Amino acid sequence: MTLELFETEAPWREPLAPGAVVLRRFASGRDAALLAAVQAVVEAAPFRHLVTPGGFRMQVAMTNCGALGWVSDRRGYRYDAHDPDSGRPWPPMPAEFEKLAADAAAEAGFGGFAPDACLVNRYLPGTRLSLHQDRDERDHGQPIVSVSLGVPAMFQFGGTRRTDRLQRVPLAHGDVVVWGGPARLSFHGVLPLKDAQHPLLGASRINLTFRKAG
Ligand SMILES: O=C(O)CCC(=O)C(=O)O
Ligand SMILES: [Fe+2]
Repeated sequence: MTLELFETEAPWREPLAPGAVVLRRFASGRDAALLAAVQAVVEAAPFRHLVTPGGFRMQVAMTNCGALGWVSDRRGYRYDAHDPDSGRPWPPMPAEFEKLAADAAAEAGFGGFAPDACLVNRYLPGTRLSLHQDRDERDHGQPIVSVSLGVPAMFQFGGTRRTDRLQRVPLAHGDVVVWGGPARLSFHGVLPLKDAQHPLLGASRINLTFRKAG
């Protein structure tokens, strides 16, 4: 398969569970605009490694945009309107982020999704994200929309109990995972990032996770 053919491939969907679907390559055609917007966000609110309530430094580097941002420190996990590093509000959610998140949610059957928080995650070779639920949002009736850019990663997706069987889902540049409804509190994580190169992002992977937090 030539690169050209690959890039013009139409998106397709892969159901993961009731309420959860992978929208393959859904964001591919918007990658340049998304990455330019990521860069602007990171200039205003640089990546940092948060500390867990237990005192561990997270491997994934994070920042946020939107009205609310997800933060973690010794006091716990929460959403905050301000970047604790600068004291300023998080940078606004770029219009192309909002549009992509709403379009992907609608494609997955969740119309009217209007995220107020976007967590931007950066993975480098070896970076992993341990199994967790996204549960700090007020309304679990709203889905999670998660966009993968750069180097491919192995996503783990389970059920609502930590011990439920995990599916291994390879995620490539442009893939979007949406989970909501009965899948909203599914456990998920990311296995250590393999060494690889992506033409736009080098050895790194960027993940944008959209939530309606407030
Ligand atoms: O990087 C990913 O694919 C998942 C990120 C995630 O689960 C989160 O930000 O809560
Ligand atoms: Fe998550």
